[in-house]
Amino acid sequence: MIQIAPSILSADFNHLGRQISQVEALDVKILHIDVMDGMFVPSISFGMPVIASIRKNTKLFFDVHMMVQDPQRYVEALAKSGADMMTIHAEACHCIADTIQKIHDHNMKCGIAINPDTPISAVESYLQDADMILVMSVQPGFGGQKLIPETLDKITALHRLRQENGWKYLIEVDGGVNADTLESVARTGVDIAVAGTAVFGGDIESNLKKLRGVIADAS
Ligand SMILES: O=C(CO)[C@H](O)[C@H](O)COP(=O)(O)O
Ligand SMILES: [Fe+2]
Repeated sequence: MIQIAPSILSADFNHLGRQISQVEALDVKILHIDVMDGMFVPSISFGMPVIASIRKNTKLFFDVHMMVQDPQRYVEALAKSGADMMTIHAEACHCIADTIQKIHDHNMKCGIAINPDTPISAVESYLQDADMILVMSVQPGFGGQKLIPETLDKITALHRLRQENGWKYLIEVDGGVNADTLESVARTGVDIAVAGTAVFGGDIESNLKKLRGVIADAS
């Protein structure tokens, strides 16, 4: 069954702790946390002090999406902040293999993200070691964008490669997932669907119910 990972980028930061408790009470297991540095992407979101602070109030799995240049610089600090998984972009440094090792040495899971224009071949040599591959279905940097349907073909291909080779990585999709797009997303074999606006925009409980209804109908 596909899991929904709410992205706090679209949460109300004035009530962040409360909204995180709310999704946790609604049986969410994974919280998606978007860190942006204003270099790899144009926006700046938030960093380790915020993550360390929300860590004190929740047992949710922290899936941290690092939209930052040279993410290897932040492995130690992110581990200290209480992250469970650090996802780095294939486009963001030339030392992916070393960074995967470093992330694992700091007892975090490691995800590799690819932008809409990045082919799977860019991450092929890491598929054996990665714990997750994040397929961006929008250009990274902003919430509330429209899903690019062509990106879903990469998920289908990653799903097939995993089956053929007995690899273990999870597959996550991020960007533009909502009740209208989730049906086609669900057909790809994806494991985790990130949803920001579609969870935090409006009533959280009914939003989650709607998204889970689409998943149940599609399976
Ligand atoms: O990584 C991201 C943006 O770069 C966000 O996780 C993503 O955009 C979620 O927001 P929405 O569901 O509103 O598209
Ligand atoms: Fe994200």
